[in-house]
Amino acid sequence: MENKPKTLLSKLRPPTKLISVGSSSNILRDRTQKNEVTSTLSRAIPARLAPMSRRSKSFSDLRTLCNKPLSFDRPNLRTLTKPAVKKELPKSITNATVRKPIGIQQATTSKQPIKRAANDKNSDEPKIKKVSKPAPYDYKARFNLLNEKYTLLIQNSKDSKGTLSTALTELEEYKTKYESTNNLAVNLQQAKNLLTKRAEEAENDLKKLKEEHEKVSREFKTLREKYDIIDKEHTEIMVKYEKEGRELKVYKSNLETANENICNLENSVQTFKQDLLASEQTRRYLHNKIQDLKGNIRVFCRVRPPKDSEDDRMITNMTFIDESTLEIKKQKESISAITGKCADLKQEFNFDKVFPPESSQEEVFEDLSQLVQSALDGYNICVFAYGQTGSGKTYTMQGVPGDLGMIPRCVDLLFKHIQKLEKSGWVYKVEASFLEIYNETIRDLLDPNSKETHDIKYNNAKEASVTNLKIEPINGSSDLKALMLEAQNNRAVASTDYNEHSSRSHAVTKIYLEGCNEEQKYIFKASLNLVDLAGSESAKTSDRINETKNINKSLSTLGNVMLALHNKDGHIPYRNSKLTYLLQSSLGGNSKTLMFVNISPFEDCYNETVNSLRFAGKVKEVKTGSKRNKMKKDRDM
Ligand SMILES: Nc1ncnc2c1ncn2[C@@H]1O[C@H](COP(=O)(O)OP(=O)(O)OP(=O)(O)O)[C@@H](O)[C@H]1O
Repeated sequence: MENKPKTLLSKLRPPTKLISVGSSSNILRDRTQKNEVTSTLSRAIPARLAPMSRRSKSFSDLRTLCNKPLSFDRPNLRTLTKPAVKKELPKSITNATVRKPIGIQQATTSKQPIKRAANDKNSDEPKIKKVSKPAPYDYKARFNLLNEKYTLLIQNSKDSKGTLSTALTELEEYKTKYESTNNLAVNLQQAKNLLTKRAEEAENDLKKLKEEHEKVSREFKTLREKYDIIDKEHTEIMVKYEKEGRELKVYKSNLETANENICNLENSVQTFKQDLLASEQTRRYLHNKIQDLKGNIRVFCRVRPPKDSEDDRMITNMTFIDESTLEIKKQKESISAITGKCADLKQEFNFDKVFPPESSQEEVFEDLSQLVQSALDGYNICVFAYGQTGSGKTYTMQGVPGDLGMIPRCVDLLFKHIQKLEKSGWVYKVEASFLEIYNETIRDLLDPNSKETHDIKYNNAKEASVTNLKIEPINGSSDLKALMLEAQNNRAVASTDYNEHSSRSHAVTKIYLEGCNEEQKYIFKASLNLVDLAGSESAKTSDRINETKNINKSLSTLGNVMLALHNKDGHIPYRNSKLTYLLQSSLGGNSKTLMFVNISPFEDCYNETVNSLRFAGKVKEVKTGSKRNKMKKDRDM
């Protein structure tokens, strides 16, 4: 038991140089050291443990603790020798010290603490009773004294042992506390590390969050700016929308009014349409009445002007008495027996119209144009030019570039009328064919090299048709003009005495019309025959006798047909020539015919001119009762 404190103390402190005092020096040294150790421990350990015991266990306190170094101060050995430490010692130890024997105090090398203790009136240590020193010879006294001292020392030793035992117990407790504290410190360190790590992670997270926040803030700022712009635009749009809404209301109101107006107008249009239909029928009726009054076969006489190259030819004396009367004169060679003077041979001819040499194509077409309207009203029309070679037939019918003749003008007017009529519900189908009759043979001018034969046929409806003939659809006047040019180029021509390129065949341009008005339930078919006849000169004036015979045959047949029509004969000799047979439906009752009699102005053509005028005069006398082609529905005619 006595050795144990020594072992513990030796572990706690390094050996120090001790002062030896007589036989009790070891005891004294042990006690001093124990006091010092106890004092140091009582200072050090409670100082560390006390805060822990009373501190809260909150996280912040733990953190604070963790941040303090967790090591015990080793006792400063030098301070152990200082008596001042006594103030902090536990009471038991202090009490033990109070009973120090005077001898021991005197035995220490340092007298100062002893003096101070003795002189310090405030010290808690009990004052040792001062004993008078026995005389050297008084061995008994001295022995008693020593014996007292010894007893005191024994007593002190016992006290010290108890004190030491208590101190050791306390030390063990402190040690246990130290170890638990140390474990706690380790745990706290671990907790600290963990928390530090978490704190770092949290800091990183915070940093990231800050960056994210900044980024989001920037984006938010951008979005905010955009939002402001959009909001502004939205406001503007809303203002505009409201404005447009108000306008829309006005428009709607206007629209309703307009719809009402449209309804009214539609009703009006319907009424107008009916009126138009009625007036159209009236117009048609009146138009055709006028045409009928003018005559279903009309004859226009046209005198061509001499050309510059024909200056040397004598001009026949012609007088245009009025717009329909022509007087032609020729000096008679015979001298009157009575008067002895030359007598003029005068002949007067009356036609529907007479066109002097200076008449333009436009003037000539003016009257013809009314027949185009008749064709669109469902009548068959036949226009042909009759006259000797070089009298101006082709010029009148076809014209020359820049001065269009009757055929192209008819075509232009036809499509002009069609365009107008289409607006009132009419739909027209237009087709065309071009043929020539040369030496009583039909040739297709759109297919001149065809080996097919072309015969004239009539169907039950008495409509003429030519076999193997090309009939081309026409969508506009340009289509028809192009085909007409092609046909003109294919037409047989031969030079004669009278004209460099005299036509020796009858050229027939036929335009087929089919009109349909679904609304009015009308449908009809009509045709427009435009014929440029071959020259009508007599055989004796032509080198091509056979050709002339055939030409004259057909022309004389034409005359005979006209005469038969004029005489209202039971038999009309249509079949005597291809020409009359082909034109049968256009020369008879159900047609309107216009004949141009073209005459040359020259004296040397006088006889042919008179023949032509006589022939035309006969035709003029023919009256036909024309009828419009049958319509599927016809209200007034
Ligand atoms: N009204 C006119 N104005 C000016 N020139 C005309 C007129 N009529 C005819 N001519 C000219 O007279 C000439 C003969 O006319 P055109 O060829 O038309 O006669 P034609 O009767 O058709 O002859 P053919 O029977 O040979 O065909 C042509 O050069 C033509 O240009």
